[in-house]
Amino acid sequence: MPGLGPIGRAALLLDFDGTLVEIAPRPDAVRVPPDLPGLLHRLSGALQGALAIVSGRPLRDLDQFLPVPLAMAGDHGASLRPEPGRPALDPDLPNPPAAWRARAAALVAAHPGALIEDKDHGFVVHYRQAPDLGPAAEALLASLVAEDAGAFTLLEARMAWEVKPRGASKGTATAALMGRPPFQGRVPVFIGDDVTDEEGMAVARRLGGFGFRLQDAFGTPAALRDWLASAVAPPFEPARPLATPPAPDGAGP
Ligand SMILES: O=P(O)(O)OC[C@H]1O[C@H](O[C@H]2O[C@H](CO)[C@@H](O)[C@H](O)[C@H]2O)[C@H](O)[C@@H](O)[C@@H]1O
Repeated sequence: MPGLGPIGRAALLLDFDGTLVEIAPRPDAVRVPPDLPGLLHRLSGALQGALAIVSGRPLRDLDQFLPVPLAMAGDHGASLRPEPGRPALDPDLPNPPAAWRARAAALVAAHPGALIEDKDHGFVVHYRQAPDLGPAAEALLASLVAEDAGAFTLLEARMAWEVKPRGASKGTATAALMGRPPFQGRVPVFIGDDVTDEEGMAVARRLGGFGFRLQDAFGTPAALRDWLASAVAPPFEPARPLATPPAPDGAGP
């Protein structure tokens, strides 16, 4: 593998939605460019495994979208799989009361286009297709979380509000990954697009690395993908094989 230039000593911590792939109308409608899984796998190999997807998605979604062995942190840090192929380290986190989800479901049912996404330790109300629901969703979920504010928190995402346990975040996931091989000793580079990524960026900076907001540093997910591809592209055109082998002296046509 040729040298990776300035990112050769990095540990890459990459957000998924809105960063590696463009935002879609619904969580299940994202389009993963066909060459993205292979690109991430090659890049991970070039970084000796020090590349992780750090996402709000459950690991099962990420495995479906990116079916290659990669380190991952899912559910905003609530599920951590530092080594691909090994079981995830699931911290002991609470589940919100079923009644909270039922209240949210009733609100969503009254707003066509809105939807609930279930997570292992929480749930999300998406209002991208029902924009008027935003303030009411925030108010309801904030009032539910206030019933047990020691254990749960409300997270704002892009056109969505998420109820999640307080104990995990992209910041805790970044710190946990950077504390173990193959990430340990490398320079953390966190790239994300959303407020949910800010804790990850802050921890990366605190550890002597970088936190990049996609919109400022790259512009679009496509531009980030191009940059990642250029990092593992061969630096030179490979020598072209000769079309016909040179003829031995005196034996040519
Ligand atoms: O941490 P991420 O990988 O950025 O995940 C954050 C949330 O992304 C998903 O929702 C967002 O993307 C959807 C698909 O583009 C979009 O329809 C929605 O409006 C966005 O909020 C995902 O569904 C959530 O579970 C993630 O937490």
